[in-house]
Amino acid sequence: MQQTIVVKIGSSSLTSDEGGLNQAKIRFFAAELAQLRRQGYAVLLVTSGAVAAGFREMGYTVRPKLLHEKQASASVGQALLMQAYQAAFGQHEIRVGQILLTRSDFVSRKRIHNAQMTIEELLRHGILPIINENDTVSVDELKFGDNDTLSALVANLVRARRLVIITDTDGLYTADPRKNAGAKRIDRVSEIDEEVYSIAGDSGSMVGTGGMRSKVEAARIAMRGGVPVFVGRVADPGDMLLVVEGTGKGTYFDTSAHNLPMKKQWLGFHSQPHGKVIVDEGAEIALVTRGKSLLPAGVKEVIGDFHPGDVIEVAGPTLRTIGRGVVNYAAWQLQAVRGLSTEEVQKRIDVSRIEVIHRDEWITLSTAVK
Ligand SMILES: Nc1ncnc2c1ncn2[C@@H]1O[C@H](COP(=O)(O)OP(=O)(O)O)[C@@H](O)[C@H]1O
Ligand SMILES: N[C@@H](CCC(=O)OP(=O)(O)O)C(=O)O
Repeated sequence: MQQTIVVKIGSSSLTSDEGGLNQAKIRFFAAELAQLRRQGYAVLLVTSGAVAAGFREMGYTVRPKLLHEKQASASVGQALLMQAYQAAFGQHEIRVGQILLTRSDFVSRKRIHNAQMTIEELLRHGILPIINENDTVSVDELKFGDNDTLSALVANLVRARRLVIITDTDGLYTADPRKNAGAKRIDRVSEIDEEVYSIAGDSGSMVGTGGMRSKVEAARIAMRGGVPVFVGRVADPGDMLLVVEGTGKGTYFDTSAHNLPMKKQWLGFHSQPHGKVIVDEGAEIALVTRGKSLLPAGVKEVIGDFHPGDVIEVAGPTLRTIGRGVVNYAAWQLQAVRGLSTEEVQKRIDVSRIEVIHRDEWITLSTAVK
C-alpha cells in the first residue's frame, strides 16, 4: 500500500512579516513535494498562510489581531494561496484539491468520516489535497488558530507514515534560538514530558501563531496516534527527501509507546467537553494510575450542564485537567449524589450505569499543558 506523508507548512515559511505570499517559496515547496511523490509517497499538504497572504490586500499594514479582520484577510488570502499552489504544482503536472476544516468537523464523527472519504478519493485520483482551517467560519473558542494541531489530527485520520511540520527553525532547541544564542538543538524526542513543554516557546515571527509550543503539542497528538513526527526546516533542494530518509534538519519525535485506539483518540483529541467535574485525590489516582472507573464517591464538584453520553473533562484536586470521558449522569443527577457511596446513590436516583465515567470511555491527558 502507498504510504502517506502529511506535510504542514507554517505561515513563516511562506510569507514575510510584511504580508503577501513569497511565490518563490511556494514554487520551492511544490518541487520538494513533487519529488516525494516521485518516490512513491502519497502526499497531503496542510498549509497556513491565508491570513498572512491576504491582510495587505485588505489594506492592513500588519497582521490583524481582531477575529473578523483575520477572517476577512483569510477569505482573500486563501484564494491567493490556492492560486499560487495550483500554478506551482501545475509545473509538475500535479492537480490539487482544497479542503477547509474546522475543529467542530472533528467533533462530529460523521463529518470527519466524510472528510476522510473525500481525502481518500482525491488520493485515489492522484490529486494532492491541500488543507487549511476554514478560517472564515471558525469562531474564537473553536479555532485551531495555528495549523499544527490540525495537521496532527489529519495525520492520525489518514494513518500517515509520518507528519512533517516545516517551520523557519531547524527543530526544537533547548530554548528559543531567536532569543538565546547558546541554545542547542534536540535531535530526537521519544517522550513529551513537562520538560519538553517548558522549553518550547511562542512564535518568534510576526506572521506565525503557535510557536514551538503548538508544534510540541501537535507532536504529542500524532505520537499517541502512532504517527512519528519531524519538526524542522526544509530550505534547500532535496531537504524533503532527507527528512523522510531520517536525516532532515530538525527534531524527530518517535511514536508513543502508548498508541491509542481510534475511539480513545476521538475522546482525547476531537471530542468537545460539555462540562467538568473536580475529583478528590483518591479518584485521581484510581483513574490515572490504577485504570479504574470514576465513581460518584470521588466527585467533589460539578461544573456546567451536561447529559448522559456527553464528554466531560475531569480535574484533580489541584484543578489541573487529568483527562476526559463519556459521562453516564446528567449534571443535575451528579450534583445530587456527588461524594456518596454507590449504595446511597442507588437509593436516591435511577441511572443506567453506576460509574460516572467507565474506564473504557476514559482517556488520561494528565501530561497536557493548556
Ligand atoms: N525551544 C524552541 N526551539 C525552537 N524554536 C522555538 C523554541 N521556542 C520558541 N520558538 C520559536 O518558534 C518559532 C516557530 O513557530 P511559528 O513562528 O509559529 O512558525 P510557523 O509559522 O512555521 O508555524 C521559531 O521561529 C522560534 O522563534
Ligand atoms: N489558518 C491560518 C493559520 C494561521 C497561522 O499563522 O498558522 P501557523 O503559521 O501554522 O502558526 C492561515 O491560513 O492564515
